[in-house]
Amino acid sequence: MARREGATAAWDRARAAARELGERTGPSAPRRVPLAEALGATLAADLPALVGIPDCDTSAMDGYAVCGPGPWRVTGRVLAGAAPTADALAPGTAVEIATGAPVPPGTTSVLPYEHAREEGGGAVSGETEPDRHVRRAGEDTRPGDVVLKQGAPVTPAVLGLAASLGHDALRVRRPVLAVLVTGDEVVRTGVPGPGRVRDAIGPMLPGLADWAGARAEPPVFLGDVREGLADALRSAAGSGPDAVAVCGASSKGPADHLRSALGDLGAETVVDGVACRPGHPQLLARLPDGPAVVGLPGNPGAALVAAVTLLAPLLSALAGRPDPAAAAPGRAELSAPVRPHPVDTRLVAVRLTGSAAEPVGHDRPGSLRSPAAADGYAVIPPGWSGPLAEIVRLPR
Ligand SMILES: Nc1nc2c(c(=O)[nH]1)N[C@H]1C(S)=C(S)[C@@H](COP(=O)(O)OP(=O)(O)OC[C@H]3O[C@@H](n4cnc5c(N)ncnc54)[C@H](O)[C@@H]3O)O[C@H]1N2
Ligand code: MOO
Repeated sequence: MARREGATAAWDRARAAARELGERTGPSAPRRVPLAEALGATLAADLPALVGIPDCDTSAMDGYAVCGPGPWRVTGRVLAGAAPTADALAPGTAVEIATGAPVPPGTTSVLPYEHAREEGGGAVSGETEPDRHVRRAGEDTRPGDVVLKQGAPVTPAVLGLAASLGHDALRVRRPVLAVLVTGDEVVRTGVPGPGRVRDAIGPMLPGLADWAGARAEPPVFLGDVREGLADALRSAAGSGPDAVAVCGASSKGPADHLRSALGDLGAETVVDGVACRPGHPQLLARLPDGPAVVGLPGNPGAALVAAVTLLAPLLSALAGRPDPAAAAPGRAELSAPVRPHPVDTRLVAVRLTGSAAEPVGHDRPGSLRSPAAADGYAVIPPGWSGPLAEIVRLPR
């Protein structure tokens, strides 16, 4: 395997290297998808308004569109959905109007029903001021305005906005993550029997991928056979994903074949182990002219740390958006003492309360109990004396 960094990387350097690899090889190819499939993706193009908001002068209230000073003689009624009329209101006249309905030309304000007094003879009066409760054409958005720049995450509000501006589809990026789960002992469903272990990494990856603006494909389950892993990597790469996550097989055991499989395939190593606890066997490589490969250690707690260290920076860079793990607060004071590791950076699961970070406890590489109750990890480098620590976020 061609080596770029070779030796174990410092935790912060590994994280930066994953982001850099994503930026160097990305962003992932844009696709035009219907609005219903775009949630969670990243805009690959600026979003223009195909129509003004509102597209014509409309009423913001149910009441009367009036012209000039009152009282006003009511001459008709306009409901929402009516086509804008060319017939102008004359001074001293009004039409009953519904919220969202086009006001006639000449409208000077809208008088809500609850502010109107019946004057008899089909006339109304009331206090109003020029332009009150009238939404002028394009006052929110003019046709052609760019309302969002490329790189914006597609949220529910973005979908609603895009629809209101006349879009049925959006040009977006959403990197695809292929997933290989190794281990003869790993079972997919039910209560594992003696010596068996239930896959706990596969179920985490769709949510982790979404969080970073990507999409995880359903996992492919493999045994521990070395040739099987190289073949599976080759076939996973052949289906054109932007990255491949391999769960397990990252260490030095008799059945841990990820490094040798990558070597057989001529992969370029970017990060070969990270000086952190848990998660030190994690790795990052790139197949020749192919996707990035992230090796997530088999211990689920270590796999989650590796997902935050390597996978989230890589996928978010491929999506063209910021790393979600780097979201605020950035730093917090630990509310209880934590012992640093002599040489490695510790990632300690914490709950965030106000400006403080409270260690959850129960930190074990094979367990997800502490991160399941946490908002993120406190980053504790060797020699740390606290109480302030960098915080990396977990998806909630
Ligand atoms: N001689 C050494 N042994 C180990 C080292 C080391 O440095 N030298 N590192 C340890 C650390 S740290 C970790 S983490 C693990 C990494 O192991 P692998 O990535 O090779 O994974 P496996 O050996 O296949 O499994 C380890 C452990 O995790 C369980 N596992 C595997 N896959 C899953 C899954 N999808 N869901 C839940 N649990 C899973 C597996 O049954 C093992 O118990 O290596 C240490 N050893
Ligand atoms: O990565 Mo291992 O402890 O660090 O489970």
